[in-house]
Amino acid sequence: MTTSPQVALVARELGFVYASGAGLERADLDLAPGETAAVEGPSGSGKSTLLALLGLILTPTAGSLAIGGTDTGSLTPNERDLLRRREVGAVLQDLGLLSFLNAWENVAAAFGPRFGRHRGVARELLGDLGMAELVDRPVAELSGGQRQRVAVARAAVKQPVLVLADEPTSGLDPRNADLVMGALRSCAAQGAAVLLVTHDRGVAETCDRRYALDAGVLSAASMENAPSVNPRKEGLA
Ligand SMILES: Nc1ncnc2c1ncn2[C@@H]1O[C@H](COP(=O)(O)OP(=O)(O)OP(=O)(O)O)[C@@H](O)[C@H]1O
Repeated sequence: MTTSPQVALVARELGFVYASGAGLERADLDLAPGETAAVEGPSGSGKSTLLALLGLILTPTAGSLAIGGTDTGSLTPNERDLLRRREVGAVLQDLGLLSFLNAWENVAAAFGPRFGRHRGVARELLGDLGMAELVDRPVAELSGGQRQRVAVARAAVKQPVLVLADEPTSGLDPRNADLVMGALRSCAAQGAAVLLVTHDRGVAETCDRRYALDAGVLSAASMENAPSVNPRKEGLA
């Protein structure tokens, strides 16, 4: 079923229960193209489970999930794989970069084994993320922040509807964290919905929407401590 392309992600009462009984309780989530969302929550609250559901790795045990207007519940396993490869870009904690390839090759590899023809777009995207000088550098020789930007570029290069990022700034110094967040914001500026899991309140505050996850329950985060305007979005920073 295809619905409005104006909506990148719609989850309704989305749930998953492990054999242990833990998981994600019926969660509602809407993201429009170009929106950013942060999910915060303590260890074991269900963040990885939520990312795996939204990334079409786990199949929900309850509720519905539509990505780019496609209801995932009616898809065959092959169709789900295709939708994931086409419409979801992910930056996971283990970045999954291929150490024997250089930066642009890792980005282009998102297109599959015959990635040579995507050399131009991969190099251009890395250039947009401030890595023009490093496109030919083996990823094993890049810093943590640079590798993180390569992973964001790989997630974004196919212009997916949805970009998911798990702790994208963890372990980075403020400058590199800003560069990585800039890279994710540029995915959103190009029309992707971006959802990230973060423990960094400062990062969460730059997002359009904030959610808290606690013991599998997702809710809109209290904005009590948040600024009334988002300085980056308002062009004040
Ligand atoms: N394969 C599994 N089988 C059974 N229970 C699981 C499984 N994976 C996770 N859980 C449980 O589900 C709950 C949510 O786990 P999840 O990994 O999503 O949390 P998290 O918020 O990502 O944690 P962390 O921040 O520590 O990575 C936890 O109680 C966890 O023990």
